[in-house]
Amino acid sequence: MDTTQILILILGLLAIAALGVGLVARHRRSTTQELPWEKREELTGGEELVPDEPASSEVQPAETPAEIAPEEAAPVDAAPSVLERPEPVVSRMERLRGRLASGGKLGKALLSILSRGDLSEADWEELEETLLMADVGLEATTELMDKLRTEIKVRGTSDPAEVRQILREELIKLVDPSMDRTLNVEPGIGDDGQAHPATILMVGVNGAGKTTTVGKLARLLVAEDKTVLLGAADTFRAAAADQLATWGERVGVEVVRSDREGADPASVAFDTVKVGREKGVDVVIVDTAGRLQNKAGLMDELGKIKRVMERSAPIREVLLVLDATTGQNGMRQAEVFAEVAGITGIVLTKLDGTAKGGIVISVQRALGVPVKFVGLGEGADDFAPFDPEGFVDSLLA
Ligand SMILES: Nc1nc2c(ncn2[C@@H]2O[C@H](COP(=O)(O)OP(=O)(O)OP(=O)(O)O)[C@@H](O)[C@H]2O)c(=O)[nH]1
Repeated sequence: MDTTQILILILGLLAIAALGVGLVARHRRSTTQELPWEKREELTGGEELVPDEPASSEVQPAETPAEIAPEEAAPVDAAPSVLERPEPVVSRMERLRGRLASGGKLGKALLSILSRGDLSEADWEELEETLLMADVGLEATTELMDKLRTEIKVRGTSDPAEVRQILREELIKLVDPSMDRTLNVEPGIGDDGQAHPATILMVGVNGAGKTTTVGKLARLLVAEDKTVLLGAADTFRAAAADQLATWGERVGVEVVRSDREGADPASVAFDTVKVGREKGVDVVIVDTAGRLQNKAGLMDELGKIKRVMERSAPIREVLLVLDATTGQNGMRQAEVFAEVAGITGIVLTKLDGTAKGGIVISVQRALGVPVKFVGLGEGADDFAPFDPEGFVDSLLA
């Protein structure tokens, strides 16, 4: 064999080998295309394979529940495909009871002192300190101590069940179940004979959880079959309007807002009530910035908002949103707001994160208005009407 023949033979062998490899590869490819994806992965060692056809991106649009999607409540901002159904009020009150009063820490501390029997002055001082630490306030603490001293002496008891009963009765008196805690959301009839929505103005310092509370309150009202419109009059903080829009979208509630950052909050508040009237909603809730720059400035801002809102419909509620964890500092802010805004109720937020449940008692006493709602967590429905007896029972749980 000469060199040329050897060369031809080698080339021939190489060609046969290449044909063989090609056939095996083709066979492997056709096998993987017929296999389920997990089998293909085994075969390819996890190497990504391009499916023959693109995966179907079709998502069945879920039915919008008719009972929570009033026709007129198509949100101005993009509507989500599915509306949430907020939790009914009764069920949330039961669910959240355990979060009130931080698992009864205060109650346990009080009961352990009172059950010692034949209490010394040092015991009474310890009791006083415990109450003050829990933000019950000096006046209410003194009053409670006097009542307990008398009752325990008169009944001559240290029996834990009896002591608990005495403490329960006295605490309930302090929280005052006689205060009217209903939210006035009755629509009214204007001078022109037309129905107008009940309007609620939310006030409080930034960071108290005001915007979150507006969203949560809207959900609570939707759960009660009310139609709601929100007004983003916190034009100072641009994100507040977006935050409100997100809350609203989830439950089919529209938000009136200004396109311009720093716009006049009173003009947004006015528009909100006007739109609410035109749309015939039951309740309008207006969020405000509540910058506590100084008392006069705050008075000007809130005074103007109130005046323009009342041109279209009387304000039914002015709710002060207060962070329960801020102690005495929060109380001072509350007093300023109460003075300038004429509040009708208090919403205590973040009551889940504090053992200082005594603020319920002190803030009501200081401002003379009831705690109407409490925020008990970050969840959208972690918000409920305040129930004095349930609160005291949680304290003593
Ligand atoms: N644990 C708990 N967190 C809450 C509660 N209410 C509000 N928050 C949280 O507090 C934070 C502040 O709430 P926002 O509503 O955003 O308050 P902000 O925007 O700082 O200020 P304003 O809306 O102006 O009051 C958020 O992370 C909320 O989730 C509550 O009741 N419990």
